[in-house]
Amino acid sequence: MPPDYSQRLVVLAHPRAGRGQVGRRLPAVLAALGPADPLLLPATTRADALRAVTEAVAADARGVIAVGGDGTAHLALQAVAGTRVPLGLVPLGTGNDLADAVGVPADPPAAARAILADLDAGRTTTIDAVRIDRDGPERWYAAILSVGFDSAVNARANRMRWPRGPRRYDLAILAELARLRTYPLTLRLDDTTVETPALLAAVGNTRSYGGGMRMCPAADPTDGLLDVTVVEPVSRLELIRVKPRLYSGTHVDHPAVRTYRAARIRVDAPGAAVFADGEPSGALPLLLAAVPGAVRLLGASGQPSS
Ligand SMILES: Nc1ncnc2c1ncn2[C@@H]1O[C@H](COP(=O)(O)OP(=O)(O)OP(=O)(O)O)[C@@H](O)[C@H]1O
Repeated sequence: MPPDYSQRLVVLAHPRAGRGQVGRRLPAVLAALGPADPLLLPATTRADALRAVTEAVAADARGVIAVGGDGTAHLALQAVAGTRVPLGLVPLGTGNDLADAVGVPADPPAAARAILADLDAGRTTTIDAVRIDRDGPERWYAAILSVGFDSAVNARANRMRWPRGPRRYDLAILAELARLRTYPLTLRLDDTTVETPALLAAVGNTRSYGGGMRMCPAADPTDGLLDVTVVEPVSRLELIRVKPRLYSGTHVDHPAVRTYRAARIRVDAPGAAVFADGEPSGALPLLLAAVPGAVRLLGASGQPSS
């Protein structure tokens, strides 16, 4: 028998996330949420966690608090998107791009206090989420879906056992640069079609991924639209030169970078890997739909604070 989740504030957390930061700081976060009597979801695997958070939402929980990074937020999103159960984020992952983009305080105790303040006031802030339409269970993402080079790097880094930390990504980038591929990209953007060779494409509800890379710098999670960034073929050297510009978002001024905006997008790029919110996301083609106001947030303004 699952616990009685009705009207409880449930907390989703993976102690090992954020290089162990979640485990170390979870007691303080739970203490900060104390007045709302939080209930930590019993789960040690991702499948258990998804089951528990889905049960909690079905039982009309008062809210779901994702303590961790974009991966934990993505897991919680699968349960709360399209429901009235609100989501709070306490940023403690290695990447907290969603929390950053929707104005969650960067300091975890401050994020917990903002959640409590919204609970007390009976207030939520809505943002859009993206429904991935395909066969099988409904899937959602809230930040960025990426196709091509960046996802190949992500997939390779996930396969590597060594080294740990950001060095793993550096090595994965080098390995993928060595076998850089151009994909035949087809985008159906509402009523227009774009066909182009591309190194990568990103479809963003919010602006950044990978810990602050503003791949879709103008994405607004409250406009009902998705921002698309496409990088057309450039040399390896040029790709390395442009990468630092991702942190300011000025890469979009590069002649090989194109941007688009649409509410419904069909994306296909045979052979390309796909990740959404930093998690592997199946095979192309995919249909993506911005769903306005699909998520109610606690402790967030809905817009970046910087
Ligand atoms: N209770 C849980 N038990 C097992 N797994 C969980 C639980 N809660 C969340 N997860 C998973 O743990 C992962 C944590 O990723 P998250 O991005 O939050 O932290 P991170 O340390 O920044 O990420 P990464 O490990 O990818 O660097 C996610 O894949 C999420 O699905």
